[in-house]
Amino acid sequence: MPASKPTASASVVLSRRELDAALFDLDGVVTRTAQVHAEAWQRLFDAYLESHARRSGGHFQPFTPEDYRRYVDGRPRLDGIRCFLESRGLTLPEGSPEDGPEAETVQGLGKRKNGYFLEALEQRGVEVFEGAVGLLERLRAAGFRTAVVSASRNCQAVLRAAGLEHLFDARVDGVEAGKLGLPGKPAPDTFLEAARRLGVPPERAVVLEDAQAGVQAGRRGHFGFVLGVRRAGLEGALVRAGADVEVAHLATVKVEEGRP
Ligand SMILES: O=P(O)(O)OC[C@H]1O[C@@H](O)[C@H](O)[C@@H](O)[C@@H]1O
Repeated sequence: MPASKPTASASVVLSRRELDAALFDLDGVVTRTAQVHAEAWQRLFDAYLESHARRSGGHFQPFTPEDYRRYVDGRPRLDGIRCFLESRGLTLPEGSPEDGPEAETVQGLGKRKNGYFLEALEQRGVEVFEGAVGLLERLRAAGFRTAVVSASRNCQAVLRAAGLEHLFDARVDGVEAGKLGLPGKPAPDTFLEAARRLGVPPERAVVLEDAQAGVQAGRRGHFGFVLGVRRAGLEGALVRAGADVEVAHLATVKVEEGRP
């Protein structure tokens, strides 16, 4: 096995003996943008829930970090909206892609959230996890093929702003998935498409994920190894979601070169 499992503190070794490719999630794994997304979602849903409570005479219950992790993190934008609203027993009309950010539709809320996300990104810039960049460089030096697999339609812009595009042989993001009609995480299809583009069978690829939906996608796709990256969640949550092992810092992951 490429790693001992399943404790949080296990020393993880990714070896060319078992693996040929590494499929990295973006937000929260390579770049510090999961928090930027989470804050934009909170801004959107708190305003929506507050005005809904006022109109319906109900009680305002804010959007929580746990709501983000369970219903929104890792999923495509509109899936996240539907999934969270459903968890609160709420529904909205779908609307159309032409809807503006003020529209009370799934599409309208999606536009509004993206505006908040881009505004925050503009102010803060894109910060990277140096441990992830170091691991990508070590993997590539050892002959691993690498891909980024993200639900985000902003994936390419974020990678470009961070100057990290050169670290990936393939990119399957929200825009690509939309073109190909692929369902997003927790379905495994975007990871499977990335492995296909790299010419590597799923059992010889490792999935690196910080989101429960992403870990589930890795498990459902029968990938060789699913490595949970615990950024903000509770200890053990990613292993419970299906990760083989979880680590807090990618700098601690070892890379082994060469086939026997
Ligand atoms: O709205 P975007 O940029 O297309 O991103 C969709 C999703 O992308 C995922 O990577 C994030 O974990 C989610 O928080 C985000 O909602």
